[in-house]
Amino acid sequence: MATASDANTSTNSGELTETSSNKKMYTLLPEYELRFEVDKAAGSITIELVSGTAEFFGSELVKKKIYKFSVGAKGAIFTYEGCELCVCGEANEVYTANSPMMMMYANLHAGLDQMRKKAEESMNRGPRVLIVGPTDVGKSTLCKILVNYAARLGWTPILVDLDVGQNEISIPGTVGALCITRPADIQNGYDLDNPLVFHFGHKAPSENTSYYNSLVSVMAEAVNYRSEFNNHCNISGVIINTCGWVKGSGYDCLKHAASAFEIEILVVMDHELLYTKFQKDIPDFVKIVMLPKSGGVVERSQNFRTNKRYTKIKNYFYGVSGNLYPHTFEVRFQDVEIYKIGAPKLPDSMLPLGMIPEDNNMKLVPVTISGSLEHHVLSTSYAISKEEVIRTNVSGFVIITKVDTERQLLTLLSPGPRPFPWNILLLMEITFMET
Ligand SMILES: Nc1ncnc2c1ncn2[C@@H]1O[C@H](COP(=O)(O)OP(=O)(O)OP(=O)(O)O)[C@@H](O)[C@H]1O
Repeated sequence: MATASDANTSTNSGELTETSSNKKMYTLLPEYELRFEVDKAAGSITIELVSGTAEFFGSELVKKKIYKFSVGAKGAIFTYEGCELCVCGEANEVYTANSPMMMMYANLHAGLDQMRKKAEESMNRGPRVLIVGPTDVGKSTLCKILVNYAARLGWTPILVDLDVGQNEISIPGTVGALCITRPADIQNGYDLDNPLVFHFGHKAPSENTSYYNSLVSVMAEAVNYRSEFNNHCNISGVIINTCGWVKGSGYDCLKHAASAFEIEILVVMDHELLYTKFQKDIPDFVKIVMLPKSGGVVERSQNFRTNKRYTKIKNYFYGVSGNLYPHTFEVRFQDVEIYKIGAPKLPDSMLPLGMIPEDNNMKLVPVTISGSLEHHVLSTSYAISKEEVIRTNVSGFVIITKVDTERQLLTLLSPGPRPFPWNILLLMEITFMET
């Protein structure tokens, strides 16, 4: 939450004029932002740019266009030059505040822009940036600002999201990459044409760090491959978002990501200890930048995160504005193979004397179909054989809505109609039940 000192509600920061009980005009001075949180009781709000220029995390607002922000939305409209905004509806928090952090983010972008220009001249690779920090410090927001600014200048950076809990590219339980060709839509987010998505299956990397690290390596190879074949992507660089798990093995996962993607810039957000540790542990050619978090970044409760995950899955099947119509059909048990990745380790006491226990974390384990699978999310793998599964990306997701053991039939909720062409399915420890 913003501190009282930077929450200059309508005094220095700009004027607030109430035109009616639920319509308010805000006049923002340069380098100020209008922050808002839309809670359940309040319903949605709309924001219109009446005059001046403004942006939502790097995406420019079009004048006179009405932007709707639904329940759960948290964000800020920032202006470099000053602007007038009209807000309709009752959000539980709307206030204006100075946002010096935005100038730091803009400086970082300017530095990356220079690196891209140099890379273009020398026919080299553009900057690869890893953004790390604890939860709720604005990592995803900074990624969005950086890729949006880059896209506004005509670059096409690759955004990689390694955050399996709150993934911006695909549903929870995955890691994804997306080539950004235009700034994110203010209401609908990134243009999700052709993302590259890998199945992880859990909402926290701690559930299986060996598998998580191997996926990060596979993703880095895929990004290298894409960069090799697309010079503009290569020059535009890569922006990598990470999970907020920074302690113990979480820190090792971040180090692994830094080395797998061969980063040049590490941005540590709001964590001095992490910054100091990385200074010791990261090679000298990596430039480390420490950035404080913006006063506007909102702390999100576990409940809010669970709801956000639910909404992400719902949006996948039904669309952000409810414009998609998924299909429901039956599939025979015998036509699909369901696997999960990772098996529990056998206790040493169960092994013959002197035998070293195997690392089962990368093992593909066949799953017996039973009623307990109902409501589980499954990834549909492009893999043709079992051996390829771990290194292969997924085509999409389905949900098991019913298991009929007598008739040996699964009922699936699927974005596509029958026939169901996928036979290798990967089980997520994530469920979805329509409410
Ligand atoms: N300047 C701002 N004003 C208002 N809200 C903001 C601002 N910056 C970020 N937020 C909001 O704060 C929340 C947390 O930000 P963000 O998701 O970027 O953090 P994070 O570090 O990536 O979190 P996590 O690692 O836990 O996923 C988001 O809902 C985001 O929209």
